[in-house]
Amino acid sequence: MEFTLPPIPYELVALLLFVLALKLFHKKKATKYQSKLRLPPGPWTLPLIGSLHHLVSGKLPHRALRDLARSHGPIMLLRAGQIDLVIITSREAAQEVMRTQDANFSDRPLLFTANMCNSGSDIVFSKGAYWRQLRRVCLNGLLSSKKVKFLSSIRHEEVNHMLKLLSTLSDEKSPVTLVKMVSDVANNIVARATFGGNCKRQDVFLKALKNVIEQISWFSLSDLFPWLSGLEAKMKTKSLQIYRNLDTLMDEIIQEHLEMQKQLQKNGDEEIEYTFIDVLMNAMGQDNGGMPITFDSVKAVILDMFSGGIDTTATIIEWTMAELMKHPEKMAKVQAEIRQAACENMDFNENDLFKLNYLKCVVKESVRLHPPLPLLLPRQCNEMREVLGYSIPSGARVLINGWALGTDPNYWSDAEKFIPERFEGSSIDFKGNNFEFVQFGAGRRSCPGAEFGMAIIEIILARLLLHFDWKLSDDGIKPNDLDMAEEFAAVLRKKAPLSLVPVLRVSLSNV
Ligand code: HEM
Repeated sequence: MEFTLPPIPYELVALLLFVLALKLFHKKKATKYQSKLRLPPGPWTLPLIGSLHHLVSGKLPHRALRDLARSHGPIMLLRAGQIDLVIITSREAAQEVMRTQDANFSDRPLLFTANMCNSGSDIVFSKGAYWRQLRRVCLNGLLSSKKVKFLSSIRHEEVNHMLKLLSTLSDEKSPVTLVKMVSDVANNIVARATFGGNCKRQDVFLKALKNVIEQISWFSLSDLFPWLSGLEAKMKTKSLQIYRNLDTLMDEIIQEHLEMQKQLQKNGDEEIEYTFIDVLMNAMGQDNGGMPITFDSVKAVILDMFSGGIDTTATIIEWTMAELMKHPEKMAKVQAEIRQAACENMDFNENDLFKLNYLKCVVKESVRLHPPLPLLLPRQCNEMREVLGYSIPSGARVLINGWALGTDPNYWSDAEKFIPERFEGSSIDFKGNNFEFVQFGAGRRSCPGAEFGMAIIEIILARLLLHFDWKLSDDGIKPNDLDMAEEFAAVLRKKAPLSLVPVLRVSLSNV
């Protein structure tokens, strides 16, 4: 049998060779380009999981990351599953990311669960023109200094309510779980600012919200391994249903609120209370070139106010009280200051807070040691950038270890000790101008609720310390042995909730 070769298509071969050469050239260029990049150092990695095994040391994430940074440096690159994770642990690097190159690092990665729940339509996860617009509404209408001041009557009433409850416990010498009690106060303050004083279903809403916070884990495996998202979406249907129930409840509450406001306007009522809902509904439809603010945005922002405002404030109050119980001499000093200020004005209220310089130092010191968000909230690098000589890859997630900065012995003497006096006469505040103290973040993504949160924290602490002395519910524990173990949940909370017995000292006759 004769065997003949088919005719060689020379044009096709030439084309294939050309494509191959082009690919080789590009590969060479890419490796040359990559070798030119100076990526930050980091620990060794394993296939698939990357550096994750370094984080399962039994230490809490902020501590494990601080320890790794001590070996690898203040700008460290980890591979978390399929994701590049850059950890910032020095003042200079934090300043680069949050101030000098803020614009490039101001987006947040849209986490899987947030995406499933509200497609990132809230302030925390949104970006671009839409985020700027939401943030403006929030800063001008919801959390401005004027608004915070305006809400002081709500705080006053809710705090008085708590004090009355405490006085009955004081008579019975019964212990109180502090964090639970102050969470309820903070919840009521945010709920009244949001829905107004007449929401009949406030308690039902708060219960449903608690359920969502307890049942939904905001961190997902799909955040590290995006290819798992299809599977995880199927597994998460139950928790999503819990979220949807809350969402439906919010729909109904908002509709009821709007109808009530309409009725009041129709009746010519002059004392209409304008709430967060009203401010947000007025902003609806605004579109500055991004996504317009919709009814879903309104609901998403309302949830930001609750999730941002409750656990953070309650946990700061609990840690502050725990530190004061552990340091009786500081407790005596701060109570003396508050009682002295109250003597000058027996009807002690928020207008007297400016006199409480030492209390402010106590709160700062407590937040320095126990920031509710020790790794702040994640940011994302939009385009490859150099930070202090290292190349940060585009798309990398960036975590700033605020807790490590706040306890770094290079910046703080006796860094791990509770010494409120260090803030006396110091200009360091919560505004994010000092990069060794960024517990509320810094730059354009910094916390918009800092003033509102501090107003709640300061008045609750001042009144608790003014009217009551406090005893540990377990008589057998010496102050110095108080368990200060942390738990890393939605916030960095105290693992064993602080249980104290209130002893009434200063009359509640004006309450
Ligand atoms: C009082 C204790 C609080 C602490 C320690 C705290 C801390 C933080 C931190 C560290 C961030 C991230 C900042 C960054 O990425 O640079 C943040 C963002 C945020 N906080 Fe707070 N926060 C507190 C209270 C509040 C309150 C009371 C609210 C609202 C009622 C609130 C609402 C928010 C929102 C909406 C964001 C996202 C801002 C954005 O992405 O543009 N926070 N907070």
